[in-house]
Amino acid sequence: MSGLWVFVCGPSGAGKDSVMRWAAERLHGCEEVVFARRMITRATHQGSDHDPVSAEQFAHLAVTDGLAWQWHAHGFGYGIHADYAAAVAAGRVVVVNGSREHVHAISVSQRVRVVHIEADAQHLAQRLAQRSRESPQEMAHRLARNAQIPKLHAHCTILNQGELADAGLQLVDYLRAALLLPVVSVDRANALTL
Ligand SMILES: Nc1ncnc2c1ncn2[C@@H]1O[C@H](COP(=O)(O)OP(=O)(O)O)[C@@H](O)[C@H]1O
Ligand SMILES: O=P(O)(O)OC[C@H]1O[C@H](OP(=O)(O)OP(=O)(O)O)[C@H](O)[C@@H]1O
Repeated sequence: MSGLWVFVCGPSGAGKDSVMRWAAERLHGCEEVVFARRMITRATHQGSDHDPVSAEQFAHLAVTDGLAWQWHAHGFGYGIHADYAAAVAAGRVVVVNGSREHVHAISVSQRVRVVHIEADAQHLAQRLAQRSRESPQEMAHRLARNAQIPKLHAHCTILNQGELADAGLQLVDYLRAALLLPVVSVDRANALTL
């Protein structure tokens, strides 16, 4: 069986990190599903569990085939270590907190799936304020970015406006289905033709 990349995308504050964390806890011990850590050229903050790297380290990784995926957003570089590509080649499902812009730019293949986490504008604004990770200007920039990004064609769309467990369980169900049927699982309302 060939593995899959699953990019979990959506606007800032939709709950990508939270839903992924919930799913990772529920799938603890399931070796076929791997939740990728991100390398980001920014310092660590409460509420964002990533590996901080300098711009020089990021550039070095990029030119030495050290990154399976990379993109830039919000003034930072984001990278997924090349080791995860070996996990996909070995048949695992590797889940990435991804970028809508990056997913638009890559060629979505049989090995790539897109999960869209959504919430309405009011929830997004409330959650960014409650998270207190960004300055008011950075929050405004993140909210404004949503209007500039074309509609995302996703294999699975999860509305995260109720209990976190409801959204988390939908991601777990999707990942379990992806493990069994890697080529199916296309949501009807937002189907992507492969
Ligand atoms: N279903 C939910 N109910 C209540 N709060 C939530 C829910 N999902 C996420 N949050 C909160 O919203 C904020 C943003 O979530 P986060 O996972 O950081 O979003 P993203 O990674 O998409 O930017 C966090 O403070 C998180 O605790
Ligand atoms: O192209 P976009 O879909 O807008 O995504 C841009 C970046 O923002 C998110 O990261 P980050 O953790 O910095 O932000 P977030 O938690 O506020 O979404 C996401 O994981 C991407 O890396």
